[in-house]
Amino acid sequence: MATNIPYIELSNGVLVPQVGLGVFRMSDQEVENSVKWAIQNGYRHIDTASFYDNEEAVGRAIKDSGIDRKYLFVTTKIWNNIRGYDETIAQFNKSLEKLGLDYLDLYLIHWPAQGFEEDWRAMEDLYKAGKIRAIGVSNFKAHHIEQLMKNATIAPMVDQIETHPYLQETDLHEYLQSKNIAHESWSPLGAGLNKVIDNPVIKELADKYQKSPAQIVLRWHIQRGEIIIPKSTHEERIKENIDIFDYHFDLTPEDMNKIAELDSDQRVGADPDDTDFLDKSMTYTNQNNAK
Ligand SMILES: NC(=O)c1ccc[n+]([C@@H]2O[C@H](COP(=O)([O-])OP(=O)(O)OC[C@H]3O[C@@H](n4cnc5c(N)ncnc54)[C@H](O)[C@@H]3O)[C@@H](O)[C@H]2O)c1
Ligand SMILES: OCCc1c[nH]c2ccccc12
Repeated sequence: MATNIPYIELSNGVLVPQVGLGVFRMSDQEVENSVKWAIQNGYRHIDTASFYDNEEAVGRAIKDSGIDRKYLFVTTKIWNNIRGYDETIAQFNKSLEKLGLDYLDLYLIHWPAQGFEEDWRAMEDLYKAGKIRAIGVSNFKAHHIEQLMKNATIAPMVDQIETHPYLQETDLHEYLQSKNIAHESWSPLGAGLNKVIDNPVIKELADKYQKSPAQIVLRWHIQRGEIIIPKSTHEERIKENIDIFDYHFDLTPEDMNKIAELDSDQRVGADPDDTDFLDKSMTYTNQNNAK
């Protein structure tokens, strides 16, 4: 079993287990199995979203795990069709009820869709009322954060953005560091679509360190100080993805640089400035998780 998972300390002192399990595009049955295996193998952090339509399954799996709630870190997100203060509060309460929880560890605005300033005001109030331990954003570029901060009284503690060796977001990473906002990486493995883990440089490093290509990529994120939420529905891979903290497993600065050279501006998801995507997402019903 994986032990000694490090934590990242957020600007408000909250500790986030540096590896969590992402559950995008998982059926309820997959969620229940995967979350169970994850918790059995040392995960204490789960990343879902109202858009993933599986918060109830996450809630059931948490309950069935028998782990004391206070040892778990649970994130969910508000979708782009929610607009305004009251709607945000209502959506938060709905998510909490589906998850079967009485507080959240982290609540994120999923995308920088127009009107996010009002959603943020509601999130600040939920945070101040003690219903959320940390609040943040997702898919925000520096200019979105600057816009948010014009009216905000609390700065986001986390920005969850697409990051992997083919999309390293180095400038945004430095911006987030300068603002003391934790960088959380979605699709940390490149989502299996764009062959990040088949890259010859990654494979060569896997041979050198006697680890899998996925473990090399995940370790690279960890050494950049990011929080990661790799997804898998297979018990062996779930175990593998957190087994990256052996004391001798440390990529050298030269090997970190070899991975840095793979940066090639290739996205899995939408560009957060793509207003077309954001407009369409307002009416998007999640067909992947249709029940
Ligand atoms: N905030 C956002 O907009 C946003 C967007 C996408 C994903 N996310 C979050 O990030 C999580 C992870 O992202 P993701 O699921 O898109 O991509 P990922 O990079 O975690 O890749 C997952 C895929 O990689 C493969 N894989 C996993 N472990 C492996 C291993 N050890 N060896 C070989 N292949 C392996 C599998 O095919 C799996 O489906 C999501 O589940 C979700 O929680 C957030
Ligand atoms: O968190 C997942 C957000 C999302 C919605 N639609 C998508 C399409 C591609 C990648 C991510 C997303």
